[in-house]
Amino acid sequence: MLALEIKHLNKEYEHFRLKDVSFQLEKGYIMGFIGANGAGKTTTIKSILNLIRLDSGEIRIFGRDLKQHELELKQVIGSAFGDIDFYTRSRIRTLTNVIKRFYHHWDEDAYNKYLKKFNLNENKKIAELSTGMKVKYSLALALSHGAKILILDEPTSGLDPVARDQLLDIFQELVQDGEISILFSTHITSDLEKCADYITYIDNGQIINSAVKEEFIDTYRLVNGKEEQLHLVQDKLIAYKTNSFGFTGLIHTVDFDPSWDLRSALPNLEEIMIYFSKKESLHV
Ligand SMILES: Nc1ncnc2c1ncn2[C@@H]1O[C@H](COP(=O)(O)OP(=O)(O)OP(=O)(O)O)[C@@H](O)[C@H]1O
Repeated sequence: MLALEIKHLNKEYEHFRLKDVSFQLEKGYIMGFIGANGAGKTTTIKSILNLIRLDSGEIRIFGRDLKQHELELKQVIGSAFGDIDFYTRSRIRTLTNVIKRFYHHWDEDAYNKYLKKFNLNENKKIAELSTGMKVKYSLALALSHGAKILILDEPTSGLDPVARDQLLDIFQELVQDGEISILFSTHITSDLEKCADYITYIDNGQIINSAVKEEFIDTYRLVNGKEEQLHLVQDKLIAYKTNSFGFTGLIHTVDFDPSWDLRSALPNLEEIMIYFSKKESLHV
């Protein structure tokens, strides 16, 4: 079953356009939504949460149209924004008492369980929480109102490596029984190496690729060759760099011909992002 289905989203700002964004997430899995600064991650996520008005497109959650069933679907959506500061002078207890009234299936026992698990003290003011604690508080709220899909915008940004690792472990634990699905955006590729089942890559408002992580990486090869070999492959490369030893370039696996006398290797996610951003600068 699909937890999330995004079809042909379009949104135009003065200097930016989300172009025909489509992808889907199977129930019970984690999808990393990756892209450089300004690529359109937050705009897409805000669309999924119905926080911005789209020019066109369709969003379905557990098979139901978000526009038609917004109120019911909001009960099963949990969200967290890495850098948001809300009601900073309120204590956790006060804020929770306001928020929980919006949810039909609020589970106080689950809430207390997550406060304990995440080491959150209800007497603390929001302003006193570290970035990681704020994300954990958002997760505790989401899980206590029975959220089945978590839409998280850069939840790991601003976290130190230990806090980040802890949060990624929590994500993996949450999807274990197959009931919860997670979409989280990031530009930290090591987050994805660790815990994403699927990767969706957005570049300049367009989805470049969306697939199971291993398939995603396997779509590309890094090739190395001598400078005089560059002309053989140059027009097939997504982008390339030259140095005193020759060149290194990124190519679609389908375009790679093993009979070429070139070394090839699987790229990592960071290399894929770097070469795609180089491609953009080649075209400006
Ligand atoms: N309300 C708005 N009005 C006009 N332009 C906007 C608005 N919101 C976002 N943009 C522009 O849309 C583009 C995409 O922004 P978005 O926040 O979706 O990117 P992002 O991938 O989340 O980036 P980052 O990693 O830096 O958070 C940017 O160029 C941004 O300036």
